[in-house]
Amino acid sequence: MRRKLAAGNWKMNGLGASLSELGGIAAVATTQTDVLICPPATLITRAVAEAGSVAIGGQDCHANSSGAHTGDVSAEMLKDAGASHVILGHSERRADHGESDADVAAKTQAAWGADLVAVVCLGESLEEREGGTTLDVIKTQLAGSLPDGATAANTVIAYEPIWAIGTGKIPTLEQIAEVHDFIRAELETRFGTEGTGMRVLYGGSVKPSNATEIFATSNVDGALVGGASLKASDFTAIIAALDAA
Ligand SMILES: O=C(CO)COP(=O)(O)O
Repeated sequence: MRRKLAAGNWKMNGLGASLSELGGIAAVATTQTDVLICPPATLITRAVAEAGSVAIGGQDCHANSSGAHTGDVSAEMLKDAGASHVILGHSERRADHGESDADVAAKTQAAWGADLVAVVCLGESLEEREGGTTLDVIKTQLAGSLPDGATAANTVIAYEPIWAIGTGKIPTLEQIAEVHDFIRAELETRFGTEGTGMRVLYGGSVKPSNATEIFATSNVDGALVGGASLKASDFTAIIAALDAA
């Protein structure tokens, strides 16, 4: 049985005052669902102190563990700050920083080397969705972004259609199931039972109002939530929907 995971990606949002929202999230008792919040790197240490049983993660790491890379943060540094996870290959980083699948694979290797769980993001653009190439795109991203050695313990996959992020639009439940079933089959082909155990999250405009139906969808093991993870009342409602799923 895969444990469910509610993951929040705060992106470039959050000052010290935002930690009260994390406190509200940490106050909720869950039994079925693991909870992860990925605040900006500046807040990780303080977040860990507020987090209780909520895991804290980074939003990116460099592929090297140290060196002359101004402005970057390594996986070792995230670990040292108290993080247990790191989001890698988010579409905003692929777009803003030109990250390729090979870059994401190198970062994933670095995350594992620092004993972090890698949350590896995949997703098609609207053009690719409309052009009918979604599964090809996902297959290529998955193969290129995930090194050999991925296990159920060291890796989580997040399927985030780019056109659903921050737009209020989500794919149909059939479309979500098609992609998640496809990802599961690819993971099992490559990683065997580890692929069966790996969690596959859906991300893109997950809200309290659509969480229940999304979580009832085939091979959806949780969510990677942006905007709705910034408010404790929204995110705890999403956690409750997962707990009940
Ligand atoms: O990109 C996302 C999470 O990584 C999704 O963001 P939204 O939930 O704001 O659409």
